[in-house]
Amino acid sequence: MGEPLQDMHMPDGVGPGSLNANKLFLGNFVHSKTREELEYLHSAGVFVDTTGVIVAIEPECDLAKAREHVFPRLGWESEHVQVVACKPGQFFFPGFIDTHIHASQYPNAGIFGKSTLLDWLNTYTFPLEASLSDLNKARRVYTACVRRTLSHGTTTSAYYATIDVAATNLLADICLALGQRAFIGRVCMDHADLCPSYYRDESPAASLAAARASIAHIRTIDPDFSLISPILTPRFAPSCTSDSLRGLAALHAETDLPIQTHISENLPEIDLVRSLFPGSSSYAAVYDDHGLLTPRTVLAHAVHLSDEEADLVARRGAKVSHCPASNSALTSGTARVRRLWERGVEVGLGTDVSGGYSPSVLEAARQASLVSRHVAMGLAEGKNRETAKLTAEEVLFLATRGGARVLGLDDAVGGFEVGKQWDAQLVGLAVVDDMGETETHDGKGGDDAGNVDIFGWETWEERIAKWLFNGDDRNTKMVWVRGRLVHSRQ
Ligand SMILES: Nc1nc2[nH]cnc2c(=O)[nH]1
Ligand SMILES: [Zn+2]
Repeated sequence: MGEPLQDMHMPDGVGPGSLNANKLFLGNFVHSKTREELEYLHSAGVFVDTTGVIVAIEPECDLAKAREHVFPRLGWESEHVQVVACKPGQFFFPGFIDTHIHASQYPNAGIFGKSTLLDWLNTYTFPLEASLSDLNKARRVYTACVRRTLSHGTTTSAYYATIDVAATNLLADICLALGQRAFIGRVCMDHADLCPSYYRDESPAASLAAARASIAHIRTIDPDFSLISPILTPRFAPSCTSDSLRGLAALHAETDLPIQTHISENLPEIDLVRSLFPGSSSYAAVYDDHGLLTPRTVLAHAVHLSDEEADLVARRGAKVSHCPASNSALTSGTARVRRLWERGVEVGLGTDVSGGYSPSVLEAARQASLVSRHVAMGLAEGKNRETAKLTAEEVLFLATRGGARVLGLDDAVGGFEVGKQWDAQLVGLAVVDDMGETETHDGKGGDDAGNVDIFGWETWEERIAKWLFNGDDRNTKMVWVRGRLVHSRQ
């Protein structure tokens, strides 16, 4: 592990020191049991050791029982265990996994006007990304982005940075220092006709050398890639030459590093790919023909994939990052998640900041639900129309376990099981008292309890639905990655 950056400030009680204690979490735990079903554990105890791994889960557990029965079994000394217990209205939920986000576009979140993908890239995106070769600016932007996403409960992010190696490496340093699990992509784009002269790689060789330089840096700060991993990042087919795509495929074969790119986001982009790669039968085939469609590939958007392309993606075991807020904002289209699932493609959620306007994966989950309803409204009445709609349980699966599968982390994170790492968030909803006032536990006034009031008569399924559709970062009380407290509002 590298040294934390000198000028990082953590909120009180947040930071590397908190990694070293054994921890006991008590109360309500909610996570995906399957794609269709959430599991609710009440009055339970989850025991997390000093390495951040869940070592025991006990139903019907309080502090007395933990002290008497579980600590001795684990060889823990009571006085050195940190205990976090849910208050009324609170529950633990797995940390969110953002499978597609451009840290370098964070200052533009919400700024897209009436643009669509190709003019949006030239008008808003390339100038901002190019400006981050100023490392002071990059530090401000990346620090704010990582802090903000942590505050929304994102414990893992698959980031695109920029073409600049030093700024990309800085993003890796910042994620490590602030404790966010991250895939860091140095963006490759070397097609002289398609990329602006002020923002492109000089040649395929320069593009590959830069990718290798960023990988080497991450290897020095996190040698086992235990928190931070490089990810090979050809921006999308139109911005890359065949030579650089092939070079990245060779690098993947050599390193087994994951790959991320964009696919089939909007119709003019698909026409452009057809004209640039006439030898390939489809957009998905372009990546396949260049050796980039693998079980470790994350394809963002996949809005307009044909059935044949979806089947090819499934056969290769490549994964899809569904970015509903972005696809609506840039009027790209409505991706059909149910159809991808039915064809055997794993799907996770991406905020796609700043095509997407929000850094919140909860917002992406909410938008996934709404986009699926737009898909349904476009279908003839009948079974498909009903089944196109995604349930609250399904979009929260996408936000957690689905994302873990997409990023190859399903053995490590995404749910609460012994052996998994404690990447989690404590969510708090406001409990309304007999006078109609909300209790907030933190003395900061009703507003700090978020936009979600619960009255006590709601089922747990209803509480979760209210959080999904009305919640925001005010409900995200504490966040941990690998057992380390990385964000706290209380
Ligand atoms: N949404 C989105 N699509 C892309 N396609 C190529 N680059 C980008 C990007 O930065 N954002
Ligand atoms: Zn994107």
